[in-house]
Amino acid sequence: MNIALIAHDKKKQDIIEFVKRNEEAFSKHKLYATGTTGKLLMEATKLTINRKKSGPLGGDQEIGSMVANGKLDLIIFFRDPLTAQAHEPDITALLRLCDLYEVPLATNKQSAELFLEHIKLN
Ligand SMILES: O=C(CO)COP(=O)(O)O
Repeated sequence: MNIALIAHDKKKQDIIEFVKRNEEAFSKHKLYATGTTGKLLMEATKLTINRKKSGPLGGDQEIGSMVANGKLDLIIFFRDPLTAQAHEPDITALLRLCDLYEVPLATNKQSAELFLEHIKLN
């Protein structure tokens, strides 16, 4: 599967912990990420991740373009619901495209855990 990993700043530690704990499962898939998330994940694991631009600099839009072109099967996006983001319109656009193209989108840890259990079984 082609999987995108994204996390807002206050959720970065959560996604690092989540991906490290499931590193073996993730290693079987092609991974993409927004810039800073991808950098931190590659530093924390042995995974190879195709990094896009940082979210505020257009990374969410790049991921959205992949969704629109049928290039992603799953997105794990640990959002921070308590902090306003300068690039909120880009984030909203990405979520909209996931709904439009019916790409599975986990926006919190528990949803991501469920998705991952499914992936491990397949
Ligand atoms: O802002 C983001 C998602 O909206 C994430 O971007 P970074 O991974 O570059 O921090």
